[in-house]
Amino acid sequence: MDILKVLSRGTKKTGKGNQAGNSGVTKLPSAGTSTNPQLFHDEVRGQKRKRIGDEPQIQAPAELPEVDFFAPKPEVAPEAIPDSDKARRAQSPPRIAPKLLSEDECRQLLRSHRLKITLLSKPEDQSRVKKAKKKKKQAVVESKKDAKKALFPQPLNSFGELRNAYGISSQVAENLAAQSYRVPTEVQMASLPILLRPEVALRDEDGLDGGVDFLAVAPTGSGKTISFLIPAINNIMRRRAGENLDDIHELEAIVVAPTRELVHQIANEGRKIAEGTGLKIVGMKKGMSISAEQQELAEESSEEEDEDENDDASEGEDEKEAVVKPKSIVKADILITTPLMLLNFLNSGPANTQKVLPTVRDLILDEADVLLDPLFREQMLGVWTGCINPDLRVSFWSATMGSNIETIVTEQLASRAKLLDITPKPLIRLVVGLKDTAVPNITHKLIYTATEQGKLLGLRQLLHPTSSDDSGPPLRPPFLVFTQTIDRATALNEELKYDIPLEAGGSMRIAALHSGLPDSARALIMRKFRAGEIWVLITTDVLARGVDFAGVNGVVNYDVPGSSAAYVHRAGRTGRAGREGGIAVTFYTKEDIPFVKTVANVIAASDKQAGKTGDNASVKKWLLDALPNVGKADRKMLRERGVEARRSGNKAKITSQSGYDRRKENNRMGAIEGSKKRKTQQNDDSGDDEEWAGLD
Ligand SMILES: Nc1ncnc2c1ncn2[C@@H]1O[C@H](COP(=O)(O)OP(=O)(O)OP(=O)(O)O)[C@@H](O)[C@H]1O
Repeated sequence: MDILKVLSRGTKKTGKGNQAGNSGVTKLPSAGTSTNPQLFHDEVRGQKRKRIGDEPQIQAPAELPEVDFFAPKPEVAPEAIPDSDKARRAQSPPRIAPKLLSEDECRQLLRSHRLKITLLSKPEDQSRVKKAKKKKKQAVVESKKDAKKALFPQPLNSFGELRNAYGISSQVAENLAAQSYRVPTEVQMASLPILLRPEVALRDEDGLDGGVDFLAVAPTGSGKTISFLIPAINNIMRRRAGENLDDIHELEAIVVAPTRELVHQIANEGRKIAEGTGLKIVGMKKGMSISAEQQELAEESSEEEDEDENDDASEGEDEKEAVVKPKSIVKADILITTPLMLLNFLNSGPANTQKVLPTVRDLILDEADVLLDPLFREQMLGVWTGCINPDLRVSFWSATMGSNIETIVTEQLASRAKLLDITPKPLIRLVVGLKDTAVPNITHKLIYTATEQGKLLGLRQLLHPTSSDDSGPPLRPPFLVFTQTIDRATALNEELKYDIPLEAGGSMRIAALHSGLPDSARALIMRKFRAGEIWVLITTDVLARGVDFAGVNGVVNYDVPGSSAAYVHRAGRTGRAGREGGIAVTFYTKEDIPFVKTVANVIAASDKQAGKTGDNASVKKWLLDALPNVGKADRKMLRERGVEARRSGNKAKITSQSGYDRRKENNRMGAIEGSKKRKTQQNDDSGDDEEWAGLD
């Protein structure tokens, strides 16, 4: 069944030759139209340069292939590559020496893409701090002056430069080309040169040969995943150049992500980029055993894991692993894992021992702010401590990064260097855009309803918009609905599951995904949502971060998110890779008013970045002024326990009718629709124009 065809019925009156809602459909993320994945393209001084895509050096194909964003991406079987090709790819064909830009040109280009790169600390700072003990103040002032220096590295103008200037393997370059990406996104422009060859990207800086530690803050859906995967893959290949990669598997890189869905997704992305290279990318599973060294602990470990504390708490809810006995050793070059799964493995040996990972040279924290949040911090630091290689490079990635996270990172890097008696690597920070708490490329709607019942009504209206609705563009499935707790997700699913008419698929079109479900059920729901079989996916914050559904048209915050970061990540599930037409709807009730300003501020910041002001603004100035500021204590409570925390009694219940009544009503409406359809078909043979008007 053509999902867009079915879903575009019944929402707008059709005119002859004008398919229902077609004009809107072409702009929707699910329509698969290509847009510029670069979010910022301000003019370079003295030149007219609106879109980087207009530049001659970027070779955009005349026409992009039609993309079905819900279909699984085509996989190239390694055996499909002829042996002669494999041999060719293993050798490095001669490269054309790249023309490097002057510092001034770099500065202009980076600014036009709103890229800010800063050297946060460099090795000398460490020795200066030591000297500071003697010469005290003066040295401290000096070291602070030098730290936080603005850098202007060579930007990556085209993916072709990865091969020519930064020496990525021809196989990786081909795999990347197979993804049909036209131009690098901003985060890729700035991070790939620095992570692949810092000595080329920043040729005027010393001490970069051993690589850098890296902290990147870039919008949701801006392509951070390949920004860390390409260097991780390529660095392994470079180190092992000339060896027969098919037989050697030594764990050299670890990517840590907060949820299993994200682990699975990153592993899949990695496999596409590493196809045919011989590298093995493995997603960690419960009870899996990887190659590690056993070390005796000096003292007995003090604390046991406290796992189930955050059953319903948003982003932490995924981490409820049981310690399972390890099985046979799985060979991997790159491991993708949640922090607790890996930590459980590291702690799984005999008492007073700890496993360590001496071969790991790249540690990547995806969604770093949540991994270093108190919820995951112990687990994450446990994994980090297990990576004892002195050459370890650590990178931190997220769309949101509070200044407290930066402090934790700096402190951890310094204390690790002290512990291992090594010189720390330079720490470089990249920020894309002006503000991290914004999602500028989508439409935001803040909808007030007096009661909880009103929210339900509002959501039903989104599911079944009528032509008389004047609330702006309708939200077309597929979309995600976020609730604050598992109970509320389940209750909402129960409430809505008979809302879609049988002829359109009925209850199988709506599902709930949360951490209370077994892995297999979660994986099945994810597959069905990606395949377009599920249209409305009700979930908790377990899907708020990182998960990439390219064709999701919108996000509904049924419950107000607990922080501005949570709003950014939830809303960022739509409008991926610069796609237009995504909508984020947030319902709030009277009870939510004391807490909603955080969301309103993000919307206002997004409007500002998108240039929407006055009447075009999604949140009007009077509302912004009228909403009370969220107090510090409320913010903390909201973040920790979510919306439920401030409510008395059991508010998880979301219902207006019993399941039996809803099913009965649904069948009755289905029968009426069926009889209407039969009648229309008798009168008019053009049954194709039948509209699904919903069940208002
Ligand atoms: N250069 C590019 N051109 C077009 N699409 C791209 C490009 N790079 C990545 N993408 C696509 O953009 C989408 C989003 O990428 P990705 O998941 O890496 O975003 P992200 O920055 O990690 O987002 P989040 O912060 O939500 O985790 C993916 O579907 C990816 O395939």
